[in-house]
Amino acid sequence: MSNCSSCPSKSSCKSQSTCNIENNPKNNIKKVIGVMSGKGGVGKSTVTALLAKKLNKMGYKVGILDSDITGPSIPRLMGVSNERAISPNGKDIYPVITKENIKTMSVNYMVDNENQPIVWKGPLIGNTVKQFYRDVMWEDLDYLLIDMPPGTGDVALTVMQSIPLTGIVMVSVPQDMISMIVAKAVNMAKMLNIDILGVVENMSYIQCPDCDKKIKLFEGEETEKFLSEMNLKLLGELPMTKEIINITHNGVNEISMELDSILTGIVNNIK
Ligand SMILES: Nc1ncnc2c1ncn2[C@@H]1O[C@H](COP(=O)(O)OP(=O)(O)OP(=O)(O)O)[C@@H](O)[C@H]1O
Repeated sequence: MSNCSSCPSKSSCKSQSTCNIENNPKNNIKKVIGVMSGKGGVGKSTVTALLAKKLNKMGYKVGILDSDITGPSIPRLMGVSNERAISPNGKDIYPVITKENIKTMSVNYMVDNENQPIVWKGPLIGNTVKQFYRDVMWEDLDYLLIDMPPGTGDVALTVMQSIPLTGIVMVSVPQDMISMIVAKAVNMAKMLNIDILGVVENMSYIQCPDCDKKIKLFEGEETEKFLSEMNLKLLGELPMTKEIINITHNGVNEISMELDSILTGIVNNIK
């Protein structure tokens, strides 16, 4: 049962009436941000990884909980896919810490090899997600980012109902921005009374390597209208670039000034 009076996220939590997770007195997590998308493959995990790296560079203590149990990508994106989580007493689970000092937890740290599928039914997956919040030794964190599974299914519901979220960052690609795919996810968060901090438009444009011109592949004129109708803030637009792939897949540390300033804008909007 939840015990809101001892919950470290109490002051910013909007889900006290539905939260059903035990608090771990060893953890002190100031803000918990869910990163969500209406469908798969739009860059939700990539955005989670970039935000974690940016917040970490700004001096915050950051963790990432990979709640995408059947399609975990955080270990690879954070360059720690060969690591395994340990639990010396069989209860407390120690997260895998990246070279930048970001704490991460993913189901892939618990399988013999990362190609092994997780063939579990919904309730077991839901319990694992809760366990990752409750039993992982996150200790003191300024931000815990939760990489949510795509869409509005069972596990997304478990995250939203069980974990005291400060808010949600929605990730979309431009061509879905004004579609029911984003609207469904937004409306789910609203139904559950969870703040939507805003939307990151990923793969918003490509940049010509020769002339630096920004090329928008999708010219959706309705985006602004949709965002204002849904009462959503545009947190920032990320380009589709090799740089982002190099940072997230190859662990490259250098971030161009341009990408850094986009990430600063996003992070300043959600802090
Ligand atoms: N801005 C970007 N520029 C270039 N490639 C990108 C960008 N964003 C994401 N990608 C690539 O697109 C692919 C999908 O990204 P990612 O795994 O982050 O999506 P996702 O929404 O988390 O997917 P899933 O459905 O597995 O949860 C990855 O190969 C990633 O490197």
